[in-house]
Amino acid sequence: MSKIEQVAIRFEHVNYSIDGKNILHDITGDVPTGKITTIVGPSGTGKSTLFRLINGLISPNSGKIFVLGKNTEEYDPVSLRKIVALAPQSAPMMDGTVFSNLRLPFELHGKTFDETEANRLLQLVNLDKSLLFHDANRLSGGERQKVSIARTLANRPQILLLDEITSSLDPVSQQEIEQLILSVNKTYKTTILWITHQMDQAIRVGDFTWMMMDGKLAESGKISELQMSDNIRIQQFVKGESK
Ligand SMILES: Nc1ncnc2c1ncn2[C@@H]1O[C@H](COP(=O)(O)OP(=O)(O)OP(=O)(O)O)[C@@H](O)[C@H]1O
Repeated sequence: MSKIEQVAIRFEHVNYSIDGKNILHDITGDVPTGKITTIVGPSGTGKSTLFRLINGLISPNSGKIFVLGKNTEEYDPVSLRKIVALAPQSAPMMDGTVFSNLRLPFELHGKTFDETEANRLLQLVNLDKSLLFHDANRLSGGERQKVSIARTLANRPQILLLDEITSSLDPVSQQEIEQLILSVNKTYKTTILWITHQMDQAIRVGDFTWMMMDGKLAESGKISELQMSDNIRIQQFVKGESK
């Protein structure tokens, strides 16, 4: 990958530590534009920390991260988060209706929001219009996750960070969310970075995969390439033999 426009996110020798504990070690790698890259690896290996670095919630101790060719340190946080949206596992909802939850990102960016826009977002995530004035905290897990995704799509981000968004869902909702994300990727050419604990999901949805181990980017490439890795731990992880 040589052309800069083909790279949505670039990590250059990124190190991150907190309270004297090294969390990420010398991460160097490119996330290609318009593709789905999954991030897999054992628990506590720094996957969510990567996301917090990308959207500027924390800064690297050394090294650089570029989003659309510009160093994250040079963005103001609001513009960065307009380009990069994060959907967390818990799909947190504010007290209030689905409508007021969907309005949040518009308020944040000083934009007007009406029912037409709200319905556009609901349609995008295959939720029925009748839910618009329901209490957001009374929705099912799958519905809440769809509202959360709709909210992240409100500002038409170029990059979507998904942190284990289906791990607490039943298989049907999980499949619906996967289809939804694949369709967002296809329709809007959104670059997607997707942390998942499920190897089968990474195989289904990912164009590329980053394998994180012990705070390092142990390997990256197509799943088929990872399956051929010389590293026995990576092989075992890809085959689902270790967690
Ligand atoms: N603010 C913090 N203070 C102290 N330690 C932290 C902090 N944030 C993360 N860590 C530690 O950094 C390591 C990596 O955490 P991170 O959440 O990025 O891992 P992960 O790969 O996303 O884990 P999981 O798959 O369990 O969600 C963990 O050991 C965690 O305890």
